[in-house]
Amino acid sequence: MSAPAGDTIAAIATPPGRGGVGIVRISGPGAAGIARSALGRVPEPRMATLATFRDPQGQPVDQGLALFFPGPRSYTGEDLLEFQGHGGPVVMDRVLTACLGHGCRLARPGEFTQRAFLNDRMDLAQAEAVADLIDAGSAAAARGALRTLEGALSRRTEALAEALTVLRSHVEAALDFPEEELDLLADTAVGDRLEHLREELQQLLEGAGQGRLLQEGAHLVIAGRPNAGKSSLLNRLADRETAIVTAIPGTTRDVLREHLSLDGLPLHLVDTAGLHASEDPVEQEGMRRAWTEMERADVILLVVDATAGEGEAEAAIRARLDPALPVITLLNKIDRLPDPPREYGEDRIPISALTGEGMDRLKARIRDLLHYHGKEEGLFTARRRHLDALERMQTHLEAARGHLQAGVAPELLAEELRLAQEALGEITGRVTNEDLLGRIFADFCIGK
Ligand SMILES: Nc1nc2c(ncn2[C@@H]2O[C@H](COP(=O)(O)OP(=O)(O)OP(=O)(O)O)[C@@H](O)[C@H]2O)c(=O)[nH]1
Ligand SMILES: [K+]
Ligand SMILES: [Mg+2]
Repeated sequence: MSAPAGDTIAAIATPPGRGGVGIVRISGPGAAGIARSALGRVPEPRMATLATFRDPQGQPVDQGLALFFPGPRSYTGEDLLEFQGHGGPVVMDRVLTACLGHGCRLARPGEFTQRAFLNDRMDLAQAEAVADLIDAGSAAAARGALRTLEGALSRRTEALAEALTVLRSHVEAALDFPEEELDLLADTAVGDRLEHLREELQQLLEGAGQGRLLQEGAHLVIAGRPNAGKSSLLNRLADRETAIVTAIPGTTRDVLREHLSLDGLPLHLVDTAGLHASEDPVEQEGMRRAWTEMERADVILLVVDATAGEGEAEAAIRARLDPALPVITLLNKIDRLPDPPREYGEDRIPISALTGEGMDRLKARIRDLLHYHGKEEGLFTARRRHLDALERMQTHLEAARGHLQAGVAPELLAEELRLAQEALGEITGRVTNEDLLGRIFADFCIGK
């Protein structure tokens, strides 16, 4: 895929506000011309050059370092000019306005990276990793995103694509030479290759699943009856007094969020309104929101007041939950029990949000459930989109396997393999469409 001969774009690449340095980036065929008019000359390629930046009337706007990267060996693959000036919002704004006057337009969010993708400087998974690195919620997530940027996901995807191409060429040969068809399909090489491919895919799916968790973080929703101690648990896990805690049932009405890191894994912890039968419209709305959160949770922390025990309220909550959703039941307030339970099941943990007892066990269980063991070596970030593509590929490989086992209709087998390849191609962007690109790059910040 090659980029259309684009126009020239400019943006402030540094965050808004005051800072020691502010950077304006310019990319496109007009970058060298803008350097000539604004700086008086095109800086030596890749050499930091002290320069005065002037507006189209020749008035100085700022003084700083200019860098010029001729295409295609630049971030975007086009001629790229970077001006590092004084990082004040007014100065930066004036530099940008001057750029526009010299003949370019404002860049859209992610447009520099989009050009890098269109000019084959990086594939789509790597382009997404740029945004994920910027947005990383923990050090582990940042390291994972860097690995993806360096090609950890792309290389494995390409290896899979190559194996699939070889398999397809075997099957397509069978279609081209029908007289040898039965032989080729009966050939164990096709079956063996397909098996091997399924195994490799399974491994990549597992890696990508962990990667998605690392990138997005896991959603843990705290639910339970009023006064069970949900907000106390949120405060305890977050290690700060985020939520209001009182002895009055119905204290929490809105959804409250805390972000924390569990050995490098980003967690989104959500506190919700107590669930019970209520006619109060405010409480009803709170409960509706609680259920919305619970429906998109990765794990539910069901808090039970151990001094009252589990009852109908909890049974009603359990009945409404997706049976596939992991639930950890937390028997809270054990500090108030004269004889606190010593036995516990892995998904039934006695705790005290007040004293902090049981928190280590709870954290260990969360790590287990999420298959995360704090060992992020080799982990790379991935997105839901990548997992979707891999899952679709898996469906097509299963269908292909069915056709192969049935031993008839090699066309159907070939078609499933073609669809599998198409799904896989979406990850690196070999197969793509405007819609998808628009959605991906719109999430970027301006200037990247
Ligand atoms: N002794 C003891 N009291 C607790 C514990 N956890 C919570 N409490 C008390 O229980 C009461 C309710 O706690 P909250 O954290 O507000 O309970 P909640 O589930 O968020 O309540 P709602 O938001 O009203 O549904 C407060 O008085 C807390 O101090 C605990 O582990 N031990
Ligand atoms: K309360
Ligand atoms: Mg509460």
